[in-house]
Amino acid sequence: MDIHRDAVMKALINEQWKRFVTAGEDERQCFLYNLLEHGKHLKEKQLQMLLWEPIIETSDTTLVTTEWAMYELGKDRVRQELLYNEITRICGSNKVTEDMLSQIPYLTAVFHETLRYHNPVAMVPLRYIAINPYGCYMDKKQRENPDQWLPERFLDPKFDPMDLHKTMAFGGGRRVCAGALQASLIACTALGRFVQLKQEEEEDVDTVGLTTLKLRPLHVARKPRKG
Ligand code: HEM
Repeated sequence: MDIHRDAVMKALINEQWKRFVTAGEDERQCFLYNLLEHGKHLKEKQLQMLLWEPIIETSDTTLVTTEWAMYELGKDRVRQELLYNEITRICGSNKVTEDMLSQIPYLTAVFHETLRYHNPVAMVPLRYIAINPYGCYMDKKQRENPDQWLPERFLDPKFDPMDLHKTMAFGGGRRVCAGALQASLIACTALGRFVQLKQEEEEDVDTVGLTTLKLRPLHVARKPRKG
C-alpha cells in the first residue's frame, strides 16, 4: 500500500509541478501550490501525506456512499423504479445535472438514507466528545424501522429538502464538513446518471469491457487471447 501510495503521489506532484511552471497566477491558487511554495521545510513524505489525506477523505467518502446507494438500489427493484420514474419525469431524455437535483427529492432522499444506513465516517469527533452515529441511527425510539434502508423517511415534511445535515454524517460545529454540498452534488448527480444508464442502456453497456479497459493499458486489453 505504501509503495503504491508513494508512486501515485509522486507522479501527481510531478505532473502538477510541471503544470505550475507555465500556469498563470490564478491557476496556481491551490492547496498543492501553497504547500510547495510555503512548505519548503517539509520532507517529501510529509508533503505526500498532506496531499493524500484530503484526496482520500473527500473522494473515498463520496465514492463509498455512491457505491452503497447503488448496492441498495440494485437490491430493491421497486425503489429503483421509483427513482427512475422521478428522474424521467423531471429530466425526460436529458441527463441529470446538478441544477435539476432540487426537483428530484427522492434522489437526495436516497443519498441521505445511504449516509444514515452506511455511514462512511464511523465516529464523528465533536472535539471534546466523540459521537457514534451508527448507535444513534439504529435507535428504535428515534426512528421507525431503523434497520431497513428506506429513503422515503427523508421525504417526511419535518425535513427541509435543502438541509444537508439530516444525519450526522458531515459532523457539526466549527469543524463541520466543508465539502458537504459538493459531496451531495457529486454523489446525487452520479447516482442519477447511473440509474438512467442502467435502465436505458442496459443492453448496450459492456461493463466488463469498460472495467478491463480502465484497469489495463489498451494494447494489453485488446490483445486477442490464445486458443
Ligand atoms: C459523503 C461524503 C463526505 C462525508 C461523509 C464527509 C464527512 C466529514 C466529516 C464527518 C468531517 C468532520 C471531521 C472532524 O470533525 O474532524 C469532515 C470534514 C471535512 N470535509 Fe468532509 N465529508 C465528505 C465529503 C467531502 C468533500 C467532497 C469535501 C471537499 C470537496 C470535503 C471536505 C472536508 C473538509 C475540508 C473538512 C475539514 C473541515 C474543517 O476541519 O474545518 N468533505 N467531512
